[in-house]
Amino acid sequence: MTDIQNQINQLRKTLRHHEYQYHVLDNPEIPDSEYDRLFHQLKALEQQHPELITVDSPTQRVGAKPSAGFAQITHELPMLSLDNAFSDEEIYAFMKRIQDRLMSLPDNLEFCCEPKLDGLAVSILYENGVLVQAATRGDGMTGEDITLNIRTVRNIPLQLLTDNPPARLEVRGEVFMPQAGFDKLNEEALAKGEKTFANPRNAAAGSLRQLDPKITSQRPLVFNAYSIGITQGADLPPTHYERLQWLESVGIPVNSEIRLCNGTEEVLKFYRAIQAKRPNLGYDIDGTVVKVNAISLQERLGFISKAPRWAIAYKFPAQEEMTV
Ligand SMILES: NC(=O)n1nc(-c2ccco2)nc1N
Repeated sequence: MTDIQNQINQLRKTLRHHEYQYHVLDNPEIPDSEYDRLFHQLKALEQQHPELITVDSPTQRVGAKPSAGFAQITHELPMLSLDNAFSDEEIYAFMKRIQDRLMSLPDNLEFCCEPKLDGLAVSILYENGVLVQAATRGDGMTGEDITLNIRTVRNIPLQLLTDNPPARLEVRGEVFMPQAGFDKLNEEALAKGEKTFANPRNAAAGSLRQLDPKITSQRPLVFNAYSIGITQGADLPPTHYERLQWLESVGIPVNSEIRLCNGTEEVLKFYRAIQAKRPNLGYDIDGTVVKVNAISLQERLGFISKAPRWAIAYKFPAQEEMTV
């Protein structure tokens, strides 16, 4: 391998490591100025040797040209919608349905409890560790191809941080816009006499559905994974929580509020704790998601039409309408 190729590979490896430290672990090891210096060093080398540019290079986040429209993508596994609960009683009923269905059951079942992020559900496909495709949830069966736009979301790795990636891995999660980024975007839009967004969810959806990736690239979008779709050649742990930990270990960002809960009372405690934290999270959530943690039990419980029997969203009461 030529010396240039070695330099390029080393710079890519270093930049991916620092992207992970900054965007996934929230623990930067170098100042932004040093990251930028390395980035521009790689950019310059690639411009001198364009034949060495690869699609998964950290310099290739922003696509070239706007697309005329979005191609349709059919999800190999439907992206399910969640049944809702609006009270403790409905959570107790959810638990009873599970107990009845599973019959033989340890009295304290383990649940993975997550904040219910209020953004746009997306599916991201990695082949041999390289991001090759991304789609919106759409109607659950087919979504829009937003690969070029997803590539611009800074905390989504273009390549998984592992030396032995699975042949195929579909990561599912939510793209959202944090409150601070939303406020700044609307301030700038007002100053330019452009239209403002009603709320961060609309802003995230509008930003992801831009035909020009250069515009998406300028929007403060964040991704958090919350499940795995199709896999091929992946040796996954037996519980949902451990699978999320594995995703984080290979460079995929996962929400830091996620907790394991034993039994219904701990699930309700989590719901109240997240409800108390809600005003200070810095991003919109509209409840929590409660999932049976053991994959084997999820498979035994299955789905009712499109919604799973093994998960439920416990929503917060609708917030009083914002009076502007
Ligand atoms: N919106 C959100 O935060 N979700 N959505 C799920 C989900 C949807 C289907 C299976 O899991 N999980 C979380 N944390």
